[in-house]
Amino acid sequence: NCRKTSSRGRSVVFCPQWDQQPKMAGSSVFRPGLFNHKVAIVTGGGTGIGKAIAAELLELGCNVVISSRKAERLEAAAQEMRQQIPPSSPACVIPLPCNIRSEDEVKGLVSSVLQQFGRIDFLVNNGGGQFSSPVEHMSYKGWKAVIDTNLTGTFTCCKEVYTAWMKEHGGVIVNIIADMWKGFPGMAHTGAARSAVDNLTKSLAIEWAVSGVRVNAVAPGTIFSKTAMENYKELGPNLFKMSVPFSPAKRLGVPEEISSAVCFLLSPAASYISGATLRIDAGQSLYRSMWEIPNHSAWPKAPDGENQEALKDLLKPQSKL
Ligand SMILES: CCC/C=C/C(=O)SCCNC(=O)CCNC(=O)[C@H](O)C(C)(C)COP(=O)([O-])OP(=O)([O-])OC[C@H]1O[C@@H](n2cnc3c(N)ncnc32)[C@H](O)[C@@H]1OP(=O)([O-])[O-]
Ligand SMILES: NC(=O)C1=CN([C@@H]2O[C@H](COP(=O)(O)OP(=O)(O)OC[C@H]3O[C@@H](n4cnc5c(N)ncnc54)[C@H](OP(=O)(O)O)[C@@H]3O)[C@@H](O)[C@H]2O)C=CC1
Repeated sequence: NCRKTSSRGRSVVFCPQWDQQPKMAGSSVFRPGLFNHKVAIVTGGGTGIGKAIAAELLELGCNVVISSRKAERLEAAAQEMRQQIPPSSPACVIPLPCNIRSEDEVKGLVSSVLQQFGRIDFLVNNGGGQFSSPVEHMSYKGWKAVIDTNLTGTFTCCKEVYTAWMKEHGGVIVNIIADMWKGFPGMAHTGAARSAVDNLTKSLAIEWAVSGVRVNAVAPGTIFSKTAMENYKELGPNLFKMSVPFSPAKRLGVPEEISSAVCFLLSPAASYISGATLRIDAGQSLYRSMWEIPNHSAWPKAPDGENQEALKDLLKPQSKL
């Protein structure tokens, strides 16, 4: 019983569950049926953040296509999500394998979705990732794999969905990026790619406004899921554990804390929002960097002068200043 009418006679989007804390996995704060008969593509929709987005969209009545490279894992995720769909819901979930690094595969994905559903209302560009490495040890191939996935893959998905459907019919796109606001030392390839997607989001919001297409981005902080952790192999557990103190929340986020924001941006409640990037990071991007700089004396010397002399005095062990 989530339908309410506001004082101006409008049917409101949000549910009374707002005041029930906390939001549970699989319990959207939005009105059930909000996305009935809509169609969404969620790349990387079989794991972690993408799986939570797909599950919440399904709960809201949306037909969801989950897509990524590993067909078996996608199929298993779709089976699991089907168990959660109430019999009365018009929603369905289908897995369609696609490597977003291949333009042909993305074209194939978009045309299959249009063949099966006849429309694409939402695109969530979530598929992607990176490995951890300082730039000096990064190979050209490794750099290119990350740029091709996160930047070019996002470009290709946006362009294909737009030209094949949204240009004529409108729609909403959400790009998942990352906390790269202070650079991304240790993962510079993904920092560069996500920063570029932040900018691409703004360009598309303007170029495609004429078609009624809204384009926004979501920049998560450190979000724990088993699959995200496993990507970093033996480094994974420590990487996520040592991230905790860098969050002002003093805990990591979980995928269900990203999915509600994505659903909001896709919903009519966000009808005047385009070209925006929403940071969902408990303030992490405003706080400390994880990159440690050891003490060193490699920096160029400051110019000589009275200020430099005073500074030297200040830093003397017995300084009286
Ligand atoms: C905690 C922080 C916040 C968390 C943020 C998250 O996003 S969590 C979510 C995290 N989830 C994800 O990130 C999920 C998705 N991520 C991925 O699929 C991969 O990370 C990918 C994007 C690099 C693609 O990889 P792929 O195998 O499909 O691509 P490929 O076969 O075409 O060539 C790859 C080339 O890249 C290089 N290289 C690769 N790994 C390493 C490494 N560990 N070490 C060094 N280098 C590495 C290597 O050069 C390799 O070529 P080689 O030497 O083999 O000839
Ligand atoms: N977890 C975190 O802390 C953060 C995550 N992010 C980003 O959020 C997104 C989701 O990550 P998360 O859920 O945490 O981690 P996961 O590793 O669980 O998800 C990554 C997903 O992307 C898919 N994917 C990777 N490469 C491709 C490709 N070439 N084509 C299609 N799909 C692909 C993977 O599926 P498959 O292997 O089957 O292709 C997988 O489903 C990623 O872009 C990630 O980088 C951003 C900031 C922080």
